[in-house]
Amino acid sequence: MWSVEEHLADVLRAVRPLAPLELPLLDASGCVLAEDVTVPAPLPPFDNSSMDGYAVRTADVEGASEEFPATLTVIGDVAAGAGVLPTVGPGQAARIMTGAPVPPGAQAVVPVEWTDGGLGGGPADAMAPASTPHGAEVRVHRPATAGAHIRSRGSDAAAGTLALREGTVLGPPQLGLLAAVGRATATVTPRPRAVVLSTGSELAAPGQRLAPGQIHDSNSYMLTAAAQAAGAVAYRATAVADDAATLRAALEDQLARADLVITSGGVSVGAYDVVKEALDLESGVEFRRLAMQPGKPQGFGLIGGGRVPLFALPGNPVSSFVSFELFVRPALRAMAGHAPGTLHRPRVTARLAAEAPVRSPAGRRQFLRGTYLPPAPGAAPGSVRPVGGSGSHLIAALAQADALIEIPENVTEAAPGDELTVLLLG
Ligand SMILES: Nc1nc2c(c(=O)[nH]1)N[C@H]1C(S)=C(S)[C@@H](COP(=O)(O)OP(=O)(O)OC[C@H]3O[C@@H](n4cnc5c(N)ncnc54)[C@H](O)[C@@H]3O)O[C@H]1N2
Ligand code: MOO
Repeated sequence: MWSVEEHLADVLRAVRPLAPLELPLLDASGCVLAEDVTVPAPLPPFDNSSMDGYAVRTADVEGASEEFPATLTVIGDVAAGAGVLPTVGPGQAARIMTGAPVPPGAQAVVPVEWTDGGLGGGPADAMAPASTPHGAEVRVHRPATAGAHIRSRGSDAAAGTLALREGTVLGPPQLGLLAAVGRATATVTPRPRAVVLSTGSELAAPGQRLAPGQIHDSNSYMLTAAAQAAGAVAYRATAVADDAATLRAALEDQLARADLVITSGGVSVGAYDVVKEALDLESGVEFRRLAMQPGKPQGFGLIGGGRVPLFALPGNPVSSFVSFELFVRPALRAMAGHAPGTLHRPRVTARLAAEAPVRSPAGRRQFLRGTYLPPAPGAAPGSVRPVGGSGSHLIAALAQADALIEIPENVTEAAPGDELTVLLLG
């Protein structure tokens, strides 16, 4: 039997990040950047106001107060987007809006609240709309130092500096920055395309009435959603019956759109274990028994001319889900260019919250399903409560769980209060 670590190491040795692709920004959302992006031009590109107010010369407002305001002649408005700017001379001010370029001659901006807004009354609380007739004078109630309320050119990012390093995951702020520096596209490691294919002659599609002996195909939905959640572009193929030729033909078809293939079922030792029958070492797939429960039988290999990674997961729903989490998810993330330290689910230590001891088979690492309760602030560790038993068919309990409780190979019984490692499914 192979250990979980040995199998995972073999999987991660076999997969590679996909070739970089230049994508429109929103298509690159969530992807890993495959280039260093430098700032092409200063950000912001020009000195601009951070307040709605008046662009002034500092000498003109020196010593200004509400009692002894500085009275300035208003020479015009500067709105955001203005290309032609008035020059502010001595004794003059220009109304200026947030984001508007600072006009030549002005050294500071005084917010409208520090003035009478040009209306001749007390302190204004807002700027009069452009359409409102107002006096050609403004009384400024406070002094301003040079540069006050001005966001200078390049103060966010200087031209030539590194905006984003290769390997950065493009979340919303990073996409915002790319757009801000004028990039319409980014070169990223694309999302892997994963094809999910259930096998089993007992399977009926959800929505279909079950004939005797049939069950609904739940794995392909669960695994397709899991692949999507792991960052893949996931396709669910129609389930195939237990017939090796049909499966081989289906795989052949699917390879055209797959960077990775996931099958479920047919990997055990039964007489109709079709995946095992259809794929052999010659096809590139090796079948193994792992020292874990659930998820003991596993197939993995690189198939076809494109050497596409194929995961042949066991058919029991919990087995296929746990196998996905432990092996497929890290592989998908590695193919998407994520760094080695970020491929896995977070692991925490938690105390077992259970009424009775929990048993585990000797020599197999058990992954029980559980619900995790984080510790109170300052306290540690949190606790984890098993949901359902150890049966690999228990999908109803799996649907309650948010964590996998790891019981090591050499532990056959975990007592309430024992500290165990827990994978947070997030
Ligand atoms: N004699 C032995 N029998 C079994 C062994 C063993 O070592 N010796 N291992 C058991 C373990 S552990 C597992 S896990 C399963 C793996 O079996 P397969 O991968 O061959 O899967 P199937 O036989 O096709 O199905 C198993 C189980 O899961 C249900 N299933 C399958 N596909 C789906 C699907 N898409 N959606 C929902 N449920 C599905 C299927 O009906 C079976 O009940 O083998 C054990 N047997
Ligand atoms: O290993 Mo199977 O995956 O226990 O149910």
